[in-house]
Amino acid sequence: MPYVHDTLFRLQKSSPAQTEFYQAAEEVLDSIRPLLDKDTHYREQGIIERLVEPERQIMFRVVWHDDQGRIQVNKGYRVQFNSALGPYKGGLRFHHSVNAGIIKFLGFEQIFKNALTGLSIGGGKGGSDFNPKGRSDMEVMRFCQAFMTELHRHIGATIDVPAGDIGVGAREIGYMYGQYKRLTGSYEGVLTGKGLNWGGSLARKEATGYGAVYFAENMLQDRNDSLKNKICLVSGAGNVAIYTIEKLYDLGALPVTCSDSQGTIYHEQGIDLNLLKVLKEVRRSSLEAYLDTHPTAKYIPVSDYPTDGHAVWRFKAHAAFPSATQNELTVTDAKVLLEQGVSCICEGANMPSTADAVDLFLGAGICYGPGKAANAGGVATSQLEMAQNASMTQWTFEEVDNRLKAIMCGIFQRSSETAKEFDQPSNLVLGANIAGFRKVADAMIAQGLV
Ligand SMILES: NC(=O)C1=CN([C@@H]2O[C@H](COP(=O)(O)OP(=O)(O)OC[C@H]3O[C@@H](n4cnc5c(N)ncnc54)[C@H](O)[C@@H]3O)[C@@H](O)[C@H]2O)C=CC1
Ligand SMILES: O=C(O)CCC(=O)C(=O)O
Repeated sequence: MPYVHDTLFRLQKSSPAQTEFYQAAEEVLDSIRPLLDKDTHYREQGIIERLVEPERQIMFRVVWHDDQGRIQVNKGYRVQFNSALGPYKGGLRFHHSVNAGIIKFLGFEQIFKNALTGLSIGGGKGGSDFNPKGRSDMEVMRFCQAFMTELHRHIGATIDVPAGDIGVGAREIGYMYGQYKRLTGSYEGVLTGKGLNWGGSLARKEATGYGAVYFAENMLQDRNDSLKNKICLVSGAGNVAIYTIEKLYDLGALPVTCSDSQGTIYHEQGIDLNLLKVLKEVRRSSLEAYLDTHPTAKYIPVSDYPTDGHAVWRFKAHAAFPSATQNELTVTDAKVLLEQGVSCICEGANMPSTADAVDLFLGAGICYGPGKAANAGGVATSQLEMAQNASMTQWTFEEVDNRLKAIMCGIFQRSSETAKEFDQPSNLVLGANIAGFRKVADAMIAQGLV
């Protein structure tokens, strides 16, 4: 279709070197072609040209003092991509790899993910090339305060509500919230993922991982299967990976791997979840320390990874949950997984599989849950946190978890029914993209040229 092709061509020219953003845009635009063919008014309204252009991009300097009193300078970003459905909503990523293209790809994905939840939230994302790893608490605090000193003028409880992502957890949200309050004097739900005694929601910490597992269970149940007794590979060792592993155990599965940026653990008897929490949530240490308690587990350092992929995907399993970062699962990894008989891939991370790996999964007809559907439980529960803040109440863990389960079931059904409508019943990439796109596009049309 020349229309999609021309838009992608112009995007590549206007956003040079933003490869992840281009990859995300190409996937969405390619998969919505059948809808654009059928409903020509999206083209007449210039919707895809408008969608790929953020409403606003904020870039700023963040200056702070390290513990030696030296001046440090980082880049800060917030991309307010689309507000057709509600206030901009999406996390902040602090990682040395962050650049404008990464934040744009994440913000773009967030538009459709948030639409799929069925809740009233627009899409945004932000972050910095600051890396909290190895920094003291005081350094992290000074950085967060400096970051919020600029960001606070662009956000608000009904304007733009950031949250966590890679490198941003409860500690960072706390420091940023304190600074927002100091600058504005306002105690409001301007961030989600807050501490439980100052406005946070029960189950937000668990929500992305639990939600991904609920999504996988929905996909499998649709084929009269379940996660029970399934051996599962999980990548990552952060917020999403830890609570994916927890819920996999709850549902009777056996998660045998996890990984961080330095290596992969394979533990045939099952990952020791309590130990993992201590290592990563309390001690913030490397996964290699897992061997001190479990010397018979296997540790594969990054230096021993295959050149064409990741060690974590090279073990035999029934299901895989990529939960670390983008493009962490290559086409060779996908081939190995399929050869080993994997029947379910469910993405906790954002865009963890390369485009050619996704094509292989779709071609094989296995259960494949794309990130923007499968990991939407985190942002959905953030919206539940906003709702609790607005009504000055706090729901029980069970109440939030039940709502999360219902939301994940709704996302699966919306994606699956849309895939069936377009005669590709097992293609949840197409189903999720069209369902999300249609909701945002219709709202944009109703709101006129803004
Ligand atoms: N936290 C949340 O609520 C949500 C997170 N996500 C996505 O899930 C993924 C993981 O996020 P979190 O668990 O929150 O972050 P985190 O910071 O808690 O953990 C990230 C994990 O991935 C590993 N990692 C990060 N970058 C890496 C790299 N370049 N190479 C190898 N390993 C790397 C880290 O070592 C760490 O174990 C990301 O893609 C994020 O965008 C998606 C939806 C919601
Ligand atoms: O909870 C949120 O607002 C954002 C979560 C997020 O960053 C994501 O869905 O990728």
